[in-house]
Amino acid sequence: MILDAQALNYAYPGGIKALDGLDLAVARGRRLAVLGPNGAGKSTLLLHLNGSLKPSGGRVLLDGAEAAYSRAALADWRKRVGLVMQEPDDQLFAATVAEDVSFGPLNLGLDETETRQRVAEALDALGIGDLADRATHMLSFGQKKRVAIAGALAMRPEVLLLDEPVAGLDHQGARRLLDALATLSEAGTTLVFTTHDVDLAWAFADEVALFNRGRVTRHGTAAEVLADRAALAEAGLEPPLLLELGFKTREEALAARR
Ligand SMILES: Nc1ncnc2c1ncn2[C@@H]1O[C@H](COP(=O)(O)OP(=O)(O)OP(=O)(O)O)[C@@H](O)[C@H]1O
Repeated sequence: MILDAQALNYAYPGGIKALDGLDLAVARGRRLAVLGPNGAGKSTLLLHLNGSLKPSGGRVLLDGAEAAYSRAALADWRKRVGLVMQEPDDQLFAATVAEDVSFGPLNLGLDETETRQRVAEALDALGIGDLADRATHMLSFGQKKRVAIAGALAMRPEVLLLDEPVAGLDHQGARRLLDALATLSEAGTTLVFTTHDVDLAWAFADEVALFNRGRVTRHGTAAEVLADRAALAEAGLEPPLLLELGFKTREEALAARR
């Protein structure tokens, strides 16, 4: 397992319990959708999976070893596990796109030539090479979102954590982003993304973890979990549209769309 969260507990200051005995193992190379209703604790989980938050109980294993929270350990952890937050404005702070995406590699101590190469590669992977010299604050929401992902990519992480990656994007923007993520996944990057969109989970994930009230209530292949009406209903979710339309399996529905 590249990441293994065991019995995590976390309460925000003020006492709101966001994680409540959460267990979740992430296998290397998979595309895992963390699916649940608003306020279930999905974003809080991602913040634990890259060490941004420290659990009040339980532990996180990174590639089999218990994660530590020293400055050096956190720097290494964040190099291996990138996080893309829901709001790109929370993540972008440099004046131009290229400067923003350079920040991570320069912070890793890479020289300018290597940094430039990584920036070009990351922008290319997201199809935004033409935005390199643009001012970050002048970009559209969807462009900012892709710049934020490019920033995480430039670190060449083993795992990419994405909080609601396509929320707020139009159909074409979402499609382009998912294509870019699929390419990363094919190159071996492990993807963990949160969503409350069952159709997105069905179309894109290999595995689904259903999340409700601070814990994972069911985790399995996308086909198994998304066909489990009772487990979905318990998490306040409806089955995917194509299953509702009568296709018994994902394979059948995908074949009908070809
Ligand atoms: N910074 C914070 N301070 C206090 N409470 C918080 C904070 N962030 C989140 N919470 C609370 O913790 C709980 C879990 O929130 P979280 O954002 O992890 O859920 P989520 O599943 O990602 O929700 P959404 O789908 O709406 O993004 C909620 O009750 C939320 O109100």
